[in-house]
Amino acid sequence: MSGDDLITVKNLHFTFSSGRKVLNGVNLSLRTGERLALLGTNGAGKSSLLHCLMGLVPVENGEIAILESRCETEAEFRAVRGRVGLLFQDSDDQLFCPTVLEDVMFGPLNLGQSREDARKIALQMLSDLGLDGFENRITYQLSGGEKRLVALATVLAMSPEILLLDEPTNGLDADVEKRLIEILRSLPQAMLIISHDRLFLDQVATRSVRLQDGVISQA
Ligand SMILES: Nc1ncnc2c1ncn2[C@@H]1O[C@H](COP(=O)(O)OP(=O)(O)OP(=O)(O)O)[C@@H](O)[C@H]1O
Repeated sequence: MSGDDLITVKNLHFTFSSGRKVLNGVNLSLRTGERLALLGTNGAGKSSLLHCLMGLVPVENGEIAILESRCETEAEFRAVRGRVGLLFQDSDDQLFCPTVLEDVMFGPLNLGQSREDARKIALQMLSDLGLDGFENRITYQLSGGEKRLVALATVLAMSPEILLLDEPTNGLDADVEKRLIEILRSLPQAMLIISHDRLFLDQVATRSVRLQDGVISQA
């Protein structure tokens, strides 16, 4: 692991309990300041790889190091999980509170902020994402694109040091996508981005890799 590596993955293997093997010796590093595109066909295992990096599924073998900490046990993953923000592919996996404000406040509260500070952070984040006035909206009634942005707000409100974004532009119209591109380009965090949207990646990614047949190659 070099000093610039925020995430290092070595020879990672992952098989679902059904017996379906999706990662077959993945090697990957995410370095400071880069926005790395993770390409691959439907079902290649991209989301599964992000879930492995968050310790959400048990890997078979291989090494994961995040922010210079080796992650193998649940306790080791728990220690870094708050410093890594995962935008799930499906916004409904991210949003579980009745209102938008509660959803965006949830992370900061969980990280120990006071209610007043969590509210301020959440309102600022909603404003940054062009969601002024959304705070009292009922989350489950939002449109798909609105949910995508609120889900991103819940992730960014925690000020993670690394972002793992699973198809962030899904459901966004052209104007909102353009705003998202500007936002992502302005953020200092390194990010690993899964997307099938080549135009989006052309403007955001600084490097690309491809997951195919369970291994990573340069794209
Ligand atoms: N719980 C599960 N049990 C067994 N197989 C699964 C499970 N979840 C996903 N899979 C399969 O594992 C493979 C990898 O899924 P994954 O969601 O990681 O792919 P992906 O590269 O993110 O695909 P996409 O681009 O379509 O989102 C797929 O073939 C999927 O059907």
